[in-house]
Amino acid sequence: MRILIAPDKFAGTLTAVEAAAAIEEGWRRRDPEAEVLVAPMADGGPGFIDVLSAVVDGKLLSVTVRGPLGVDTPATILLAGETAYLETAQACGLHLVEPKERRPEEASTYGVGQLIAAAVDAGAKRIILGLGGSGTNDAGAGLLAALGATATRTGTAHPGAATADGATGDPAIARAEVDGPGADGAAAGEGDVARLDGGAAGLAGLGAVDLQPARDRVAGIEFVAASDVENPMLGLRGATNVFGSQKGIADERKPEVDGWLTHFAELADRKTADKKGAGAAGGLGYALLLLGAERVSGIDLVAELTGLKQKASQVDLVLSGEGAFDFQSRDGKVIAGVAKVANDAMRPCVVLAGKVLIGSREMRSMGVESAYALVDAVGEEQAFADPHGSLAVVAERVAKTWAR
Ligand SMILES: O=C(O)[C@H](O)CO
Repeated sequence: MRILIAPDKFAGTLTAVEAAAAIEEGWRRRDPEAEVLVAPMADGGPGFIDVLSAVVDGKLLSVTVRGPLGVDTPATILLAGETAYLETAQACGLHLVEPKERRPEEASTYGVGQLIAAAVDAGAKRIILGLGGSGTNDAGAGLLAALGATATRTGTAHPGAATADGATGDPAIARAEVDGPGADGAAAGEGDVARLDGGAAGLAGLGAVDLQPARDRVAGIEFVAASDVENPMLGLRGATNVFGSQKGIADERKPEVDGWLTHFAELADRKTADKKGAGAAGGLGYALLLLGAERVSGIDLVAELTGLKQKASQVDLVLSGEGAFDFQSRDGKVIAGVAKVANDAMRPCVVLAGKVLIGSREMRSMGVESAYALVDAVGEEQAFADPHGSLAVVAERVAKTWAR
């Protein structure tokens, strides 16, 4: 039997490379003679650079950038000739901050702008950024700030609006940035310089923004935003309402936070906020679109660079997987992308997941024949205690049904 193993990461437990190894191990217990092709996948989120560095001929540059809450964070640029690949989650990912430390309304994408600047300084003319898995929701304002965009504020102090010296309408909200002469919470006046790197909360009291310095900094650079989702930035299908909960934004806070992003978009460019992918990575997609980026599907890009289509046509069965196979897996995510490639090649696609939270009709409409859950096979405790072993157990069971 010939199989292709093309999983996503199992978030919080296994990288895509590790998941592929566990599936292969389990499958071989039942079918030792199998011809196995392996293609770990990513959709733009965490794992993007790991997966691409295995197939793109380039060198890795190490840089240090500001993490979502200002802590120095290591990141890697994959430079192939004049093309640089960046994984934005390395600078603003949800996984970078412990759950109890998360302050999603303050988290900033400033470090992503630093990554871009480093790529430009290294000679990149085309920058391909993977978007997804972020812990930020700042409309990409931090990214724009790191590249030189500036802002002023209104006379009315909105709660949480940080000025350049750290003074804020509500010092508690902007405490991560408060360290300057304004830390006593002194009221700021209309026209004062405001900061764009204080997260979503910092957008509240902005009076005007000037993106031109950022555009000048990256003039002549071609951007490609490879995102995991197509959502717009604002409203019910937008970044805050759909992805806010997983970052720790409480339901009752969402209208206000969405309002801050709306206010920013009204100052910068309201129409762009409605474009496909503007809502990816908490609105980072929006900031990149403002810099002229072309938006593509992250999984399609990874599938193309890893030769997934060709590999699928050489096998009898395609296996994919991820931590939670749920409604979010439908659009733009790894499983949907792999299933589409398998279907185009007329090969069955089977999913192995930590949890399966999707009905069989929905699964089939995505082109997935069957899905097997680790928690059903070994129980939740064991699945988390030994994710590699548990995934191998499930892969062995899948082989029992599917190997011939
Ligand atoms: O980072 C996020 O907000 C989600 O993965 C959607 O892009």
